[in-house]
Amino acid sequence: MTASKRNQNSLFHSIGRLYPFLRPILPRLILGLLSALAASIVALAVPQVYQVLINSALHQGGETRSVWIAAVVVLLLGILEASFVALRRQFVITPATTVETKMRISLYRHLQDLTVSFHDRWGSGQLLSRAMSDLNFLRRWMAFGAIMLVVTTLTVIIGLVLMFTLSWALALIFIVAGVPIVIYGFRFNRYYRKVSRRSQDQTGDLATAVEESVHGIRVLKAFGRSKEALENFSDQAEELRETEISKAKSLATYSLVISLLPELALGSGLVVGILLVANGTLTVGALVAFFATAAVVATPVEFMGPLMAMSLTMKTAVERFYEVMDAENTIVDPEQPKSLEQVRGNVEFHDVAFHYADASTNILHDINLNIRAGETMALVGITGCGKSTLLQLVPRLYEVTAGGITIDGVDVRDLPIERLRTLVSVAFEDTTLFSSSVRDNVLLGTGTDSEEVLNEALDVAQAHFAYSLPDGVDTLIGEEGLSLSGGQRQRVALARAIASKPAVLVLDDPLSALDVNTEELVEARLREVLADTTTLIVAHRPSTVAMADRVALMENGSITAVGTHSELLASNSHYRYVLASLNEEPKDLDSELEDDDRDLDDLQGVQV
Ligand SMILES: Nc1ncnc2c1ncn2[C@@H]1O[C@H](COP(=O)(O)OP(=O)(O)OP(=O)(O)O)[C@@H](O)[C@H]1O
Repeated sequence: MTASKRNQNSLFHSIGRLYPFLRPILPRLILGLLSALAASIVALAVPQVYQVLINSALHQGGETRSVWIAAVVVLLLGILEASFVALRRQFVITPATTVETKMRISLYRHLQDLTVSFHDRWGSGQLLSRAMSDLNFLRRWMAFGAIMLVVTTLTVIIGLVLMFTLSWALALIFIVAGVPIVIYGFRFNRYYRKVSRRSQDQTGDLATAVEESVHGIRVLKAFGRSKEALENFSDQAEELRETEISKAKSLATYSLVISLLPELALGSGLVVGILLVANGTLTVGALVAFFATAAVVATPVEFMGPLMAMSLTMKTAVERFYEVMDAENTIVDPEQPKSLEQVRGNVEFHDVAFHYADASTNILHDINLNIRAGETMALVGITGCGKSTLLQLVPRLYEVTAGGITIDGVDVRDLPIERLRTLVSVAFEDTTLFSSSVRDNVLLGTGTDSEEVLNEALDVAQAHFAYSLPDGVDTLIGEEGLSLSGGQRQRVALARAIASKPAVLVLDDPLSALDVNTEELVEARLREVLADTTTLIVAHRPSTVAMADRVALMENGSITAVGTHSELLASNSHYRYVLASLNEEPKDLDSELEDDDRDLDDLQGVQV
């Protein structure tokens, strides 16, 4: 192992990485440490009182007054020790929770910044376990483990020095007993570090499994796969159990070694001690004081096992935290951002190529496309040809790997990301709504709480059903709120995309779950409202294609033809083939019955 690798593996390296978070609370941590140390020193002082007491009073002709004085001193020392322990808690508990919260917020902020590519690669459970259990663990270590580890070590050192001053021969027995403890400690350290890492990773995997199955509960039930899911989960839970048992066994063996050896030393020390007293080398007071000190030292020694285990788990938690924090955000603001004052919304793709981070072959290549300002361009192609991928390049959810995309001649990479994402609004086929009200979901990107904006967006998206929900537009929807149907969800997501009145609208088949009639109504309103908005829309249905001014045909990751619907229909056989395969059937007929107080006359007025 190289020196730098060894350094990275050390506990100090992990503590060093925590330093920026620990720095503000360092004074309180030090005060906590001093309080804990003072408590230990007071505990170690008690045996010294015994020695004085025994040597001066507990023999024939000794002073009885000294017994009382000693009793009062021992009582006062006891009170003092308890006070120092209480003080330690007082000093460290609040700052430790502050650090935990700050780290959690930093992690969340960084997760928000990280690219979609990063999130493609990381299981949600792994991130969840880092944000929750690892940080929770770090707090406990800061508030207790760190301080106690230092105090315990110092107590043992001070205790051994005192034992040496009382009787070096007896102290030597304890030092000899300590050698196997240290050797075994190194083995324990190596093994426990590995097993603790495995356990924390397995906890993350288990969290991912729970998250996935809760999310996909309908699919699991519909396909009768609940039993298999349970079996998979049980296997994973069993693996975690085995790891936990390995951890517990290793800790139990280490704890046995570190409690048994001092006991053996105590036993043999007693025999040697009595012999030393018998031959007059040692006073009875010193013998009692020695063993009382040894008893005070034995407790922290026994405590050393759990404290080491705690520190090693802390080390893993720090590593896991920084694995995410060290992940670099590759989609960042430009160093010299350009401004775009008069936005018209002309979007151009110039020789664009793209591949996902974990793939080497291009999903998209040689993409050249000009979407004029205010134009609606439909993107058509067989499934898997790269349509959704192409859309996500516009707001820089993924970054082009070659070529560039411009809005009114300015490369999207030269615009501040926040500005770009207010210019470009997106609605995906697979909608995500947040656990919040309809109002909050729709107004998410607008920076306003205007009733007018909300009503218009809901109207364009034909999401009037929202007014009939139990609390109207303030009804809680999303994961913890009212469940909406697929079509309703899509309409709320569409309302969200258009509410911010973007210059460029990117729609990934956002009407796929609507019945044909509702889709017609949405499209009619969209056409009016988006007359000035440049729109790039993935179309899976002829009715969506009909809404577009022009159509771009995509084949194997490239745009092979651009023209009006009728031009392509007349001239391009692949277009005819794709169009013939587009699905006219509504995927979800949820909306027409329950939702809108829609006017039948209006419905009949809009023809396919
Ligand atoms: N996050 C990802 N990581 C790696 N590969 C991906 C990722 N997302 C999509 N792909 C791959 O990229 C290719 C294009 O996918 P994309 O979703 O862009 O196609 P599409 O034309 O939109 O398909 P559909 O019409 O079915 O929605 C597919 O082969 C897919 O497997």
